[in-house]
Amino acid sequence: MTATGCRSSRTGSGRSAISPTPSTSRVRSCRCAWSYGISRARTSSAPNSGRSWKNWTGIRARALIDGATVDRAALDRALGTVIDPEIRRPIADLGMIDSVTIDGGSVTIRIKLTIVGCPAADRIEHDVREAASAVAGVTEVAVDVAVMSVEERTALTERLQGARRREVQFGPDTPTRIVAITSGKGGVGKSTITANLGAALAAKGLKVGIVDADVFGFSIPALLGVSDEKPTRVGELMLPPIGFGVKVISIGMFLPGPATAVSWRGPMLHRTIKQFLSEVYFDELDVLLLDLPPGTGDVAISIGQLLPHAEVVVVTTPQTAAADVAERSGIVARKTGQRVIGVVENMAGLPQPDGTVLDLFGTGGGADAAARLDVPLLMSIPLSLALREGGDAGDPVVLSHPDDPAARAILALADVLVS
Ligand SMILES: Nc1ncnc2c1ncn2[C@@H]1O[C@H](COP(=O)(O)OP(=O)(O)OP(=O)(O)O)[C@@H](O)[C@H]1O
Repeated sequence: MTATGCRSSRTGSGRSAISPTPSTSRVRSCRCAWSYGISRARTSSAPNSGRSWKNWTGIRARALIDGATVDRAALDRALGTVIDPEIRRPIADLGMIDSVTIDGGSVTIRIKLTIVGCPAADRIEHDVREAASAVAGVTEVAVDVAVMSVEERTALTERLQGARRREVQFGPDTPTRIVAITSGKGGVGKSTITANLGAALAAKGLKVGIVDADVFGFSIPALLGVSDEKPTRVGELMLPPIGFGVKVISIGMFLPGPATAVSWRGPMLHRTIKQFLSEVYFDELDVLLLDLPPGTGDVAISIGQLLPHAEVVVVTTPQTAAADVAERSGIVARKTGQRVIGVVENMAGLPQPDGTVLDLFGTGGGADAAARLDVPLLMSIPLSLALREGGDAGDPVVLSHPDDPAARAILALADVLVS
């Protein structure tokens, strides 16, 4: 996969599925790269003081005159709170704090970013400065920003992969709950439900990832407001963008624009899904959601082969004809060894202002499919303008309008899934 980072590298054997054209392989601009280079940003800071600059310089002078010095342990504790926003671990644990020098109240911290053009550079530098400034006795903070060497980056990625280094991250022994949202029928709301479910679970404090396995009809990035974001390449790993607390990977992040069509045969699709599951750094997840394409074709079979221990939720509309088709995805999932845990009926009756309900797509499809698959009907989600608008805006309705009937149903579905 050569997709990301200013220094992408080719890994693995065979043709990379997600580097379809040269233009798709650039993921991050080198914004903070050598313009940052090894930059030194020395600023005096008067944390939490609210004092004027004049007063502050006076205090600084006094501190130096008094020979006051900064407690190294306190400084380390403060720096230990700085989290890499992409990897989501303390930068100290990631080996990103190269050195710390204390001279009276003056502190110089040298940090090493993972890659040239690290998109999180500004945030990390800011957080380091803020953390150090808050330590008693610190009067001046300088942050030197450098970039890890290849060896350091390799050591980091190996540490991140750790013992879990294997072909597919979420093997049978994984503690991560894997739930594939599927339907034999198109347009029933799989992606909308997946994105909202992910946001709802993340809002509950769970660590959530979504693999957008709908390679031809990807829409998860837009639904979670990260359609302009790209994964960051760190050595052999890719750090997925995060939308509403959910780590997201989608083929859409590797294409020049949303109007680009993907038209691949089965082996290419399989390689793509496999790369998503092996090269994207999700870290420990509580829940991994997979948004499957409609139908029972290549991707469904690949997911079945790669993650035979995944649980499957079948989505249908209340329409009987739709339920018949939707049900087939459950049958195929079972053939690959996956467990169908239930049916979700979407686009159920639309509540009207006069209190009546408009059953635009009929009734009973969800219950029918559930009965035929011999699984519970987990939830019935009504038609909702707010849900559709939230999808279009990349703003999940479960967070923006949690009282909307569809949002309430999806939040309840999240409860059912984690219970
Ligand atoms: N409960 C709902 N109320 C109103 N609109 C909805 C609802 N659920 C989904 N939609 C809308 O229906 C359309 C199809 O939804 P979505 O793309 O999530 O379906 P899908 O099953 O993932 O489609 P595909 O088969 O193409 O992958 C979208 O415009 C979405 O906003």
